[in-house]
Amino acid sequence: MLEVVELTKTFKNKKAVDGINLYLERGETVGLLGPNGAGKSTAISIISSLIKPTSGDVRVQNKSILKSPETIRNILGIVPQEIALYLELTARENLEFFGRIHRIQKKDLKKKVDEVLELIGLEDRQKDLVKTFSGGMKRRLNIGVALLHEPELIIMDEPTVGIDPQSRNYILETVKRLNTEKNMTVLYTSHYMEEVEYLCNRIYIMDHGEIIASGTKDEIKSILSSEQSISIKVDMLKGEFIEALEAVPNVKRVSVHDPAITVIVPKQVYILKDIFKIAEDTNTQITATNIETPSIEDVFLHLTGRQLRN
Ligand SMILES: Nc1ncnc2c1ncn2[C@@H]1O[C@H](COP(=O)(O)OP(=O)(O)OP(=O)(O)O)[C@@H](O)[C@H]1O
Repeated sequence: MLEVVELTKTFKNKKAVDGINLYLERGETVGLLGPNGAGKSTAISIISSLIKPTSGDVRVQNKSILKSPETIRNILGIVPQEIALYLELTARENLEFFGRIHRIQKKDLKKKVDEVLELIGLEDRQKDLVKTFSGGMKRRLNIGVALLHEPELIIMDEPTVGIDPQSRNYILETVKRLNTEKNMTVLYTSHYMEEVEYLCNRIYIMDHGEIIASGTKDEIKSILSSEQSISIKVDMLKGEFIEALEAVPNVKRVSVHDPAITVIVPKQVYILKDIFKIAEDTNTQITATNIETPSIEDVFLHLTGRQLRN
C-alpha cells in the first residue's frame, strides 16, 4: 500500500535521509528503528507529505504523493512526537474539534468520538480538561485524534516516550487491536526494542539517514546467527574485568548494561573458562551466566555501534 523509493532529504549540507527504500503491505505492522538523529522523523514527515524530499518518491496505492498529496492525507493518521492538543478543552471537546477539521459529518461525530474514547480507554475522563491529564493520557488522546477519520494507515512517531507503564501498555494493546481488528497498517518508530519486537512483523533499521538492515525479526537476528551472546552478572562492575574480557582472543564485542555484561563471540568458541579465570584474577564475583543467540538489540549494536536508547 505504501512504497518509498530512493528517498533523500538534504538540509543545507546535511543529508538527513539518504536514498532510503521501504514498503508496507496492507495490514502489516512495521517497525522503524534508529538512534537519535538517524533520520526517522524526517522520513516520516516526507511520507506524510508534510515536507518535500530533495529527491525520490513516495507512492501510495501506486500514486506519487508528490503529485497528489491528498492520496496519503485521506488514508493517513499520524501520531506526532509532540502532543498537539488543546489543554483548556476536555478530551471529548478535543476529539469533536479535530473531528470537525476532518470534516466528519455532525450526525456521525458523536458515535465516532465514543468509539475512539473506548479504544484509547478514556471514556471515564472524557469530560475532564486535558490540562489535568498525565503525560500518558495526553498521548492516548493524541492517538485518538489520529484515529478519528478511520485511517487505513497510521504512522506513530515514538508514541510511548516518557510515559507511565500503564499508559504504555494501553498504547501497545491499542496498536495491536487496530491491527488485528481493523486491519490497519502501522508504521511504528520507537526507541524501545521490546515494543518493536512485540508489535512488528518486519523491521527497518536506520542510521545516518540510511536503511542499514531490514527484514523479519528472524532475518534481522540471523545477521548475527554465526555468533553467540554470553550474558554475565557480577556483584560489582570493575573496569579491569571488562578490559580483560575485551582482550580475550575471539571476543568480538563486550557491552555493559549494568549490572549485566554481554560478550559476543563466534558460535563454536568456548570461553566460559576464560571468563571465570578473569573473574578470579580481578576479584570479581560472577552471580549468573547465560548463553543466548543474539537479540535484535545486539544486532542493532553490532550495526550502529550504539545502543538504541542513548
Ligand atoms: N529542519 C532541519 N534543518 C536542519 N537539519 C535538520 C532538520 N530536521 C532534521 N535535521 C537533521 O537531520 C538529522 C535527522 O533528524 P531526524 O529528526 O529525522 O532524526 P530522528 O531519527 O527522527 O531522531 P530522533 O529520534 O531524535 O527524533 C539530524 O542530524 C537533524 O539534526
